[in-house]
Amino acid sequence: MKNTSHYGVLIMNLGTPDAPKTPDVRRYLREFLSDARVVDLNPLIWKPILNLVILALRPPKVAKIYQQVWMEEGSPLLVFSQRLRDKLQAELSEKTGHNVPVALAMTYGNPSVESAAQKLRDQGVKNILVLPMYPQFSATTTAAAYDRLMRALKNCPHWPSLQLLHDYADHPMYIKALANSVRAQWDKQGERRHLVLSYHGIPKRYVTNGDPYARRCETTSRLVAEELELGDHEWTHVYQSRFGREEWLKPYADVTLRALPSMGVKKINVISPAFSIDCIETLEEVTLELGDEFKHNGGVAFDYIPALNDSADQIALYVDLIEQNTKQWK
Ligand SMILES: C=CC1=C(C)c2cc3[nH]c(cc4nc(cc5[nH]c(cc1n2)c(C)c5CCC(=O)O)C(CCC(=O)O)=C4C)c(C)c3C=C
Ligand SMILES: [Fe+2]
Ligand SMILES: [Fe+2]
Repeated sequence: MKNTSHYGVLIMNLGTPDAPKTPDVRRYLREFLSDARVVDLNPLIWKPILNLVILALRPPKVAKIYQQVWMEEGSPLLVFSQRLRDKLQAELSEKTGHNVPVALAMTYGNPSVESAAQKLRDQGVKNILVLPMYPQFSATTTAAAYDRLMRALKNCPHWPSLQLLHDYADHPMYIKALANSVRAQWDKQGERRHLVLSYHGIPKRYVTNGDPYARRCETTSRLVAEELELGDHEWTHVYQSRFGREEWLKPYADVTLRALPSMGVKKINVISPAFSIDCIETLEEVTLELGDEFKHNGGVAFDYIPALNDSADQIALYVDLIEQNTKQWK
């Protein structure tokens, strides 16, 4: 039997409802949208809007969308994240010759950070590398995951040693993995197409106030375009998933996709590099909603390129991130 390593890994993702039903979606949205990292409005203004308007109207609509993408084992975000965790643990154990515990936690909902931390503790882990599964740092996601972890450890009398991974927007293996997935799609469809890189948006104000997210997304797009040797007119960078009335990062995905056919771009591939794992935003909003917008406005061919999920390239990337960030514990 293998010895357990000196460290463990906590991978963290956003969170998803426990079931594709209105009460579960309402519970999830309440927790998520009550986080001031996500919505930073004055609580005296935001709480009544959230409770009386958003949590009354949105959950039934969003529950229907979850029903469209739900898998036999559960929400895609959770299922693919669990598969990645299992493969990562097996690969690390194979590579290092030690049993390296890997736990999965969600910032909102289940599996909770408390349960994941307990699993690591039960295996004797005293040093934890925290790997938020967001390639581009944003205070709305990465810092929110750190906040949640600190809350879970608040009353812990035996703190582990922690290493917090910031992001990996320009990691060569990440860029190569995205480029490989584009090339695989081109081979499958027998042609190269204009590439749309669509990122989850955030309010523009957050970036003005210092959130580095937009710069990190731009870096990823530029490096992927360079890796694929795309000319300036062969790719487009956009932001999707707008929420609420204020201005979000531009260019907006829906507006751009409606306009592309009239500019002569009628066949596209769309990749969503900010999502390490496929979820409602990619499987429904990109694949179905944006695909329809494009085709209803003169687009002829639209194909979404899946997230890296539990692919061999993503596992190799995560193994490298872990090896590079745990050297101090060897
Ligand atoms: C309200 C503000 C929101 C900000 C800011 C935001 C940032 C942000 N989100 C992700 C990744 C994901 N978001 C997902 C769903 C989702 N996001 C918002 C709102 C904001 N996100 C909402 C309200 C929802 C729920 C669905 C809906 O009601 O429309 C998901 C998918 C979860 C799933 O269960 O599949 C992910 C993943 C990033 C990367 C990001 C900023 C960088
Ligand atoms: Fe989101
Ligand atoms: Fe959305």
